Amino acid sequence: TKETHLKYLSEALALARLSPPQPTNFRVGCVIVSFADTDSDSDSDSRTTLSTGYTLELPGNTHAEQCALTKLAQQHQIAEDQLYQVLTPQVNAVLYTTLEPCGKRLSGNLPCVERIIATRRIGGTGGGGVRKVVFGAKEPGTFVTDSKSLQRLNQAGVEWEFVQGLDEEILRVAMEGHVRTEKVDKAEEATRLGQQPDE
Ligand SMILES: Nc1nc(=O)c(N)c(NC[C@H](O)[C@H](O)[C@H](O)COP(=O)(O)O)[nH]1
Ligand SMILES: [Zn+2]
Repeated sequence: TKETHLKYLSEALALARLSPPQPTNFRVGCVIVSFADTDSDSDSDSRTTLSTGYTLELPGNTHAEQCALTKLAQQHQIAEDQLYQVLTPQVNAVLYTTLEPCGKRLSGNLPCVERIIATRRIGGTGGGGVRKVVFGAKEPGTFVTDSKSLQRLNQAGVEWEFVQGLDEEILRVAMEGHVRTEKVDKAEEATRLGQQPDE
C-alpha cells in the first residue's frame, strides 16, 4: 500500500542524507525489502529489510542501488550474478530507491537497472530476483535525459511504481552538491515537466 511504500521511501531518504554531496551525481538511498509469503506488497507483517545502500557508500563511483545489491551478495558470500539464490520468488523482494534507477551513466559504468534485472535467474530472464522497484522521484535531466530505465524494466518484466509525496524533498537532497546554473535549471525544469530539453 502507499503507506508502506512511503515508509520505506522515507527510510531510503534518510540513507540518501548520508551520501557526500557531489556536483557530478545525485545523493540517493536504497532499501531492499522482502515481503515474504505474500503475492504482493500488501501490509503483511512478515516484512524484513534485506539490504540498504546510499550513493558512494562503497568505495569507487558507486550508486545507492549498486551498493545495496553488492552488500547483499557480500552478506551471503556469493557473486552478484548469483543473487537469484537469495532473492527467490518466495522472498518477494521489492527494491525501494529515492530516485528512479539509472538506465545510463555518464561514467559509462553499468547502470543500476541492468544490475536489478540481473538479480533474476539466467541473466535476467528467469524467475525470482527483484520483483518490483518503487521510487519517489524521476531522474532530473542534469546528466542524462534519455535514460529509458523504466522501458527497460517493462521489457524485462520487472514491475515498478513511482510513489508521489516525497519527490520535492528527495530531489532537494539528491542535488545538494550541485552548482546551480541556468543550463542545469532549465534541463531539470524540462524533465520535471516531462519535456525533452532542447539541446
Ligand atoms: N538512481 C541513482 N542512484 C544513484 O546513486 C545515483 N548517483 C544516480 N545518478 C544518476 C546520474 O545519471 C549519474 O550519476 C550520472 O550520469 C553520472 O554517472 P556516474 O554516477 O558518474 O556513473 N542515480
Ligand atoms: Zn544507478
